[in-house]
Amino acid sequence: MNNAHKPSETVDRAGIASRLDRPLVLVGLMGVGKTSIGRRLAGALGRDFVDADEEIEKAADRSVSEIFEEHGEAYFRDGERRVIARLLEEGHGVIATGGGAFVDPETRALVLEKGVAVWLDCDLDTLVERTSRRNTRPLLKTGDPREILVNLKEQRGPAYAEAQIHVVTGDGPHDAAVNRILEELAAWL
Ligand SMILES: Nc1ncnc2c1ncn2[C@@H]1O[C@H](COP(=O)(O)OP(=O)(O)O)[C@@H](O)[C@H]1O
Ligand SMILES: O=C(O)C1=C[C@@H](OP(=O)(O)O)[C@@H](O)[C@H](O)C1
Ligand SMILES: [Mg+2]
Repeated sequence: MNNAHKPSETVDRAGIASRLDRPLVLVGLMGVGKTSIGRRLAGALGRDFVDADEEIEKAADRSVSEIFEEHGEAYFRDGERRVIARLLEEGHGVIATGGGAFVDPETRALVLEKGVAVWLDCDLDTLVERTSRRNTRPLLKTGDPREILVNLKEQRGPAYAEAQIHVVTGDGPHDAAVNRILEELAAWL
């Protein structure tokens, strides 16, 4: 039997959770899995999970796409900065950010001060495939999604590289990504 993707027995999850005194904040490009992996990572650590985009949508009573359409990106980033500041204060276990949040210098500084930033990274083909499944990302509607993702990867790379932890997740199942993050965290703590 292939055990490669079973939850890792070698990582002491309770030990990691007890040593973590700040929220884990997932950053990285659209489609890398911040939202879906973040939820599972929180479960693995027995902590709560919150998604910044969902919180922005609740606060604005509008979808991310509607906010971009009605007010533009700069307005969205202002709201995103405020929401992430609040989430960091509330002290959640795992916070998934939207892909552009950590590129904003103020948001990045706050996250680095009050949380532990985890940069999730994977190959471009995987990002293109995953983001093509749902039409909810306004930045990918303005042209060829692959080209846009190539450019964003290049532009945002230096900001993401400031994260305390870097995890390359690959295109395997979610559990494999959670295990990789837990291993990197255990090494970092
Ligand atoms: N191994 C995996 N890691 C991350 N996402 C995956 C994986 N396999 C499938 N997906 C899917 O890819 C899509 C994009 O993931 P999502 O969590 O929304 O990314 P992000 O929040 O970083 O934009 C989701 O539908 C998710 O379920
Ligand atoms: O990369 C970006 O600038 C964005 C990423 C999206 O979140 P995900 O990374 O969760 O898709 C969402 O915040 C918005 O569409 C803008
Ligand atoms: Mg997301």
